[in-house]
Amino acid sequence: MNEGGRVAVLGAGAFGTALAVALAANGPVGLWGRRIGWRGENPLLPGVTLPEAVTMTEALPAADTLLIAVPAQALGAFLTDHAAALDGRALVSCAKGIDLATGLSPARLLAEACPAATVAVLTGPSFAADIARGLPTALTLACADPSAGHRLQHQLSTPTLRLYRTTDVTGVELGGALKNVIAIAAGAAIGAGLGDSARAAIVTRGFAEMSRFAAARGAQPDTLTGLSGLGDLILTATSAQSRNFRFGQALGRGESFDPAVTVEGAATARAVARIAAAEGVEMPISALVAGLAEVRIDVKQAMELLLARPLKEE
Ligand SMILES: NC(=O)C1=CN([C@@H]2O[C@H](COP(=O)(O)OP(=O)(O)OC[C@H]3O[C@@H](n4cnc5c(N)ncnc54)[C@H](O)[C@@H]3O)[C@@H](O)[C@H]2O)C=CC1
Ligand SMILES: O=C(CO)COP(=O)(O)O
Repeated sequence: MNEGGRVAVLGAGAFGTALAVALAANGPVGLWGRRIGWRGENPLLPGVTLPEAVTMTEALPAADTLLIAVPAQALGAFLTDHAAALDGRALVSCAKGIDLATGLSPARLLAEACPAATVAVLTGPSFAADIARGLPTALTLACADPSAGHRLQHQLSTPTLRLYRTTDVTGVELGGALKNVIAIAAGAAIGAGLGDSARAAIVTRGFAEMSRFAAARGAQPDTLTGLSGLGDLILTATSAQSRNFRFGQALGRGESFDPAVTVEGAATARAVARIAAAEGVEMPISALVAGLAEVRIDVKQAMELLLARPLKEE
């Protein structure tokens, strides 16, 4: 149960709205946005009507559990404005990315800005439209504090949203951030007409580099094979519902892509490439996606560079 409106979602985009709709099954939920501009139906989620249990607000709610569904690259600015008001509460990061300005994950940004908060992460394979329509979804709730994680797992599970639990915050955050980068590469291969076999190669080798990067940063070995690594990679690299995949497809076709659409993998690829180069972790696909995002190379060059790499053991 949401225990009398003690849960609120901050960020009224597609994902924040979908989470609020799902959590309304447990009781009252606040949904905060800076300039909401819509009532009843979020244009990013056509056909989804907000349940009565969702209260929309432009004033930060007093709830003691806050789900933060602001994009990773906007989180720094969001915290500059609101960190003081958020500190001391349970803050559940829902963003999938690495901050380009600092190289930090969303949970690290939250923990540094709000030192007295309990920080957790909610992530895994889930399109906002699926969650909002009440389709069954399994996610991972990560919290370094096991008892807080247990409490949040129960507070945020609903009849259609099944939450698994872990203490490996680093691993689940990297799974969610890195799969977007690989999904862009998969989309680029499909967009360029390279075929499903090429996509399978990119997804598999992409997963190898995701796992390598996560291990180098202290993730537990098994975490990346869970919902928030392999699970979300499969979803995002194979579905045209994914904005990262569609962005890659547009690159592969040589088409433009609406800059207003949130594509977390583009900035995250640049952050990952920078960190990987500094720390000596081999991330060839992510480095090429960074090159695509910075328009230093095109998809044809990226594929030629991948295929020209030295032959090696799998
Ligand atoms: N849409 C989806 O299917 C899923 C999204 N996510 C993650 O959720 C995060 C948010 O994505 P979406 O909701 O889809 O993006 P979106 O583009 O639909 O919405 C982003 C929202 O954040 C708000 N925002 C931006 N900067 C802000 C700031 N400084 N202060 C307050 N609000 C600000 C925007 O006004 C907008 O309402 C991303 O990290 C994404 O990877 C995770 C799982 C599924
Ligand atoms: O994270 C997601 C699915 O789990 C949403 O993916 P996109 O941001 O690529 O649409």
